[in-house]
Formats: sequence, structure tokens, C-alpha cells
Amino acid sequence: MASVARAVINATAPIVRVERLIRRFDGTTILHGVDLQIVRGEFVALLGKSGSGKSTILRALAGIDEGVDGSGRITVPPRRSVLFQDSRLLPWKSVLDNVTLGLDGPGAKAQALKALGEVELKHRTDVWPKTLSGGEQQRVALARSLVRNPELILADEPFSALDALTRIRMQRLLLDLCRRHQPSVLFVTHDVEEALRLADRIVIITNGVVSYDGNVMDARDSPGCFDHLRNEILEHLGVNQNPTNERH
Ligand SMILES: Nc1ncnc2c1ncn2[C@@H]1O[C@H](COP(=O)(O)OP(=O)(O)OP(=O)(O)O)[C@@H](O)[C@H]1O
Repeated sequence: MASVARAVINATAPIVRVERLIRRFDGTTILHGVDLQIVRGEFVALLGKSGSGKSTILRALAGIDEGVDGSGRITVPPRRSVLFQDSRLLPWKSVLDNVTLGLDGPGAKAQALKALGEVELKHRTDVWPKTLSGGEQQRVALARSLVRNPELILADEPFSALDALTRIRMQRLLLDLCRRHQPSVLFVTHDVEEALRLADRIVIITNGVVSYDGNVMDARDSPGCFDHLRNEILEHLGVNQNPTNERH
């Protein structure tokens, strides 16, 4: 009984806590006091108009915004990985060496090969990144992330540069990997449908604060609910819905 109780407590304990996050650039306050919590294994999509501060939040959580003017309290797990719009692979290293980069120990190569197998790239381990397609490069970036066994994945529009079909494939792959590895994810996107397909929860930033925070897990499986929620979120983002212009 005791172990069951502990598992329940752990599942609902926030692994990420952001409290009153304030960020300013050149005297302009972009984030006015963002509060956000993410529990273990939760997939949160972060939406907001262009320039609303989504990447600024992500960089703060990744710890890559040193010297930026602001304040706030951030608690994040130690094992984090960041996925960007471009894969950021080192062009002078092979695919395998990119994945093992910075890993120590005799098991590093085996772990990297396992991760490359999970993203279906085991047959391309010795090639240079430039010989891979954009989608394949992002799969290597996913493998590089997985091999570090992250408790938190911070993703900044990782699929936005990909064509529509590759993008859908990558979304499915990411969901599959998340099901197997159970990291918490903060996923920045402009695409409301992508957010609804992937996330358990959607958070919207408006005028420097969280203006919407809703669980969307149940809506995903019901077509009526999906459309309703999609319209609600688009409206919240200030996108006017004009049914006469919609194509079916
Ligand atoms: N290092 C910086 N120096 C100056 N201004 C910055 C810096 N980083 C971000 N900003 C400004 O802060 C605002 C928020 O930027 P941020 O990239 O976080 O927005 P975003 O919501 O991710 O935008 P987008 O959706 O267009 O990518 C923008 O006006 C941007 O110009």
C-alpha cells in the first residue's frame, strides 16, 4: 500500500516550477510574472502570439539566458534536454559521434545505437549530418536527447521547418517516445492543431502572463470537442474565425 501511495504522490508532484518570472529586454518588460507548473510525465504545449515571450520562457528553463535582466524563481530537474527548430548537429562529427557527444563510459556507444534505433536511424550512424534530410537530422537530435534520459524536454518549435508529412511523422514519433520514456515536455509551437495533437495541457502567454491554462487530453479523441477547443484557442490567440472562408 505504501508504495502505491508514493507513486500517486510522485505522479502529481510538479517537476517544473516557475514563479513570478519577469524578463526585460532593452527596458521593455516581456514577461510580467509568469507562473507555471509541470508534473512528471506531462506534455505541455506553450502557445502565444509572435513575440509574446515563449522562447524567453524556454530559455530561462533551459538555463541559457544568463545575464538577462529579470527575476523569478525556477525549479527544474537536473537532466534536461533542448530541441530547437534546427537540429544543431555538429557538421564535422558523424551521426553516432553527435549522439554520444559528451557521454562518458563504456556503455555510451551502445546507448547511442539503441537511441538511434528508436528513431529508426540505426543504418545511418556513420554518415555526416549534411547527408541527412531535415526530418532525419531532427530524429538524430531526438536520439541525442533520449540518450541523456531527460526528465524534462524543452522543445522550441522543433518541427516547424519540416514539410507537412514529415512533421506528422515526427509528431507520432515524439508521442511514441514520450509514452515509452515518460519525460515531462514543454513544447513551444505556433500550430494550434499540433498542440492539440501532442499535448496533455495547453498554456497561452498573453501580455507577459499566463492567460489560458487548460487540460486538453480528453478533447483529442472526440472530433466535436477537438474542433470546439481549436476554435476556442484560436479565438484566445486573437485569430478571428470566419466560417465563410473555411474550406472542408
Ligand atoms: N536577447 C534578446 N535581446 C533583445 N530582445 C530580445 C531578446 N530575446 C528576446 N527578445 C525580445 O523579446 C520578445 C519575446 O521574444 P521571444 O523570442 O521569447 O518570443 P516568442 O513568443 O518566442 O516569439 P516567436 O513566436 O515569434 O518565436 C521579442 O520582442 C524579442 O524581440
